Amino acid sequence: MATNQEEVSLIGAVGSPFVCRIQIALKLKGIEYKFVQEDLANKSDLLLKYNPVHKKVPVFVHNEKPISESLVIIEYIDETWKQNPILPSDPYKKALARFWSKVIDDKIAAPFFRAVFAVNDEKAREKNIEESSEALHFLENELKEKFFGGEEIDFVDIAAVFIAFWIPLVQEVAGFELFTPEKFPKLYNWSQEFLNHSIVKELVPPREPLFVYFKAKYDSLVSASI
Ligand SMILES: N[C@@H](CCC(=O)N[C@@H](CS)C(=O)NCC(=O)O)C(=O)O
Repeated sequence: MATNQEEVSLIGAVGSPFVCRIQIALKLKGIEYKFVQEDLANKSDLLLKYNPVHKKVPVFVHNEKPISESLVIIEYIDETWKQNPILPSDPYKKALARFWSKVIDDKIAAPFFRAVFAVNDEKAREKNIEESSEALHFLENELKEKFFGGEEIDFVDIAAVFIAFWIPLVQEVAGFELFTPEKFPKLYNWSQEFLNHSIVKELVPPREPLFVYFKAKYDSLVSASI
């Protein structure tokens, strides 16, 4: 547990999958923290001071020491507060968890975003959806139990909140299909179990307002590209 002497805060933005990862990790550990809402359209001096390299949320601040990049932050949280481990202790399993989390960011999320932004380049959109889809198939084959962590959620499950909640939402906004129950039955079942997990359920943002928000952003992207 964080003690009374410790100051723990999270600079974030509601609706960010990367921020949601940290909220899940902190809840799993039972750590109290202050949530500092960032306006990404008008970034605060605090964000620019604490994350000058990427200028992005989340930034986790522990006793005035800032840490950026969601996967790095989760590892820090896991090493600092030992209860309810998030990463496996076995070195090989730990390496695999890091590997698959990186696959989620580099080979699934990154091409997915590129596909979303390729509003009037059908070829680029197809190529990026294909890249994301291939990596999703590899991840589907990796899923052997209820969660990636077995009976309990772990590092890869938390990283994959992006797949469970954000991909279905944003693909609907952008009008394409990447992640469907027919194409990825195991991952789809996992996503339902994961989103129903008592901790995750309470931290994933409400779908409807986020859909409306992303749709407005997407529509303005489309209009700007015409
Ligand atoms: N790789 C970063 C990604 C963080 C990220 O993309 N954050 C977005 C919010 S979802 C952001 O701050 N965007 C602001 C910007 O790009 O200017 C992580 O894992 O923390």
